[in-house]
Amino acid sequence: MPADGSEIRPDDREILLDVRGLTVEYVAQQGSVRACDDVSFTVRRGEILGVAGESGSGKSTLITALTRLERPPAVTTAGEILFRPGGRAPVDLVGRTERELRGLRWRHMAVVLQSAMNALNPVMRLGAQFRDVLSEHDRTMSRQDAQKRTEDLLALVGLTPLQAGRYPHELSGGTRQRATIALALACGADLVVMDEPTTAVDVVMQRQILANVLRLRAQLGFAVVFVTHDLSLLVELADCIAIMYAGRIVEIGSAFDIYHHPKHPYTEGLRASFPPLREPVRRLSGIPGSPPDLRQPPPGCAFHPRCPRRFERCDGTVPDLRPVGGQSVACLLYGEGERAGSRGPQGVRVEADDVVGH
Ligand SMILES: Nc1ncnc2c1ncn2[C@@H]1O[C@H](COP(=O)(O)OP(=O)(O)OP(=O)(O)O)[C@@H](O)[C@H]1O
Repeated sequence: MPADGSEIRPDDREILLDVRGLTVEYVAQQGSVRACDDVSFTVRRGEILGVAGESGSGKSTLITALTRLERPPAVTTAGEILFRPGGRAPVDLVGRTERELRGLRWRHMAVVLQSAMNALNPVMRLGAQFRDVLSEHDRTMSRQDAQKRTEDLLALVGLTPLQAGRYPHELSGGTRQRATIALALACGADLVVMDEPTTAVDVVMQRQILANVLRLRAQLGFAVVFVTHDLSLLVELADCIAIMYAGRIVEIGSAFDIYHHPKHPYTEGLRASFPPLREPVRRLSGIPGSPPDLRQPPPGCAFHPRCPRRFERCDGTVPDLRPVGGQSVACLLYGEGERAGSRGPQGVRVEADDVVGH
């Protein structure tokens, strides 16, 4: 259950986002880097999916592919992103034109990226940007209503009317990021995609922002894909968590299971790397070594060179993601479901039943 105690049961809801076998490569003459490798998951309406992994695990690549903000040299080489805007029939976002995508952004899918400056117009005062976005979205909204709603939205993330009168460059990075989050929530999107949105703010503000996201999710019912390197933060926020390593999902399940009963040795290591937000601080051990260079990924399981529980077959077999208890895990410790050889498409679907279930 989320930290705010809300009783949302996402497993009762329709699937909003169904990602199947998504594969993204950075194409270069010297060879391609597969930064997102056969990634599959579902997000239901109103559900918060957290994606965690170290730097270089492919989180940002996944987010830019999902939102179709991907730019060369990144290329989606396989997979589907089935999205149901406003409860309509699913559309595959892969292959949509920029014009079609513009019709979906803000209204149905809002994005908060690491750098708030990208989302804000540098030559417009903050409040004016909110009013613009609101009246674009709802042409019947009066100026006074747009003004009131702007103030409410900014207040939600702790900003004052005085700050609404400023230009983005006059605000601190943290303030800009809070404004961007409020702007993303302004239009009532079905899905809000957030890439490390709280990295630039202090811990107190981080907690406030997370609480706001939870409260607004309960009020407005949007779903969230939230990317961060900090697993402890996700357990406060997410219903489900996907753990990425070297471009693949290595474990996915309910936030409770992933945090309290991690099965993949990488998830265990990641959990031991961050102080818990609510529990007493334990000794942090971290994960020795660093993520692989994806230009030359290790053979077999990409985590095996760093894995404290590796055994002889780990360097020759890529484990598939398969159900183990309440979650799905890609690790040979948990038996069959493996392929001999090196990295490549694995074609295993993570069904919603495998990933939901507090
Ligand atoms: N423009 C690029 N050209 C080639 N390879 C790239 C490019 N951008 C990213 N990569 C590679 O893709 C892999 C995944 O990078 P990505 O930024 O998606 O990871 P991340 O988990 O989001 O990391 P971070 O938290 O540091 O943003 C990395 O190994 C990186 O070297």
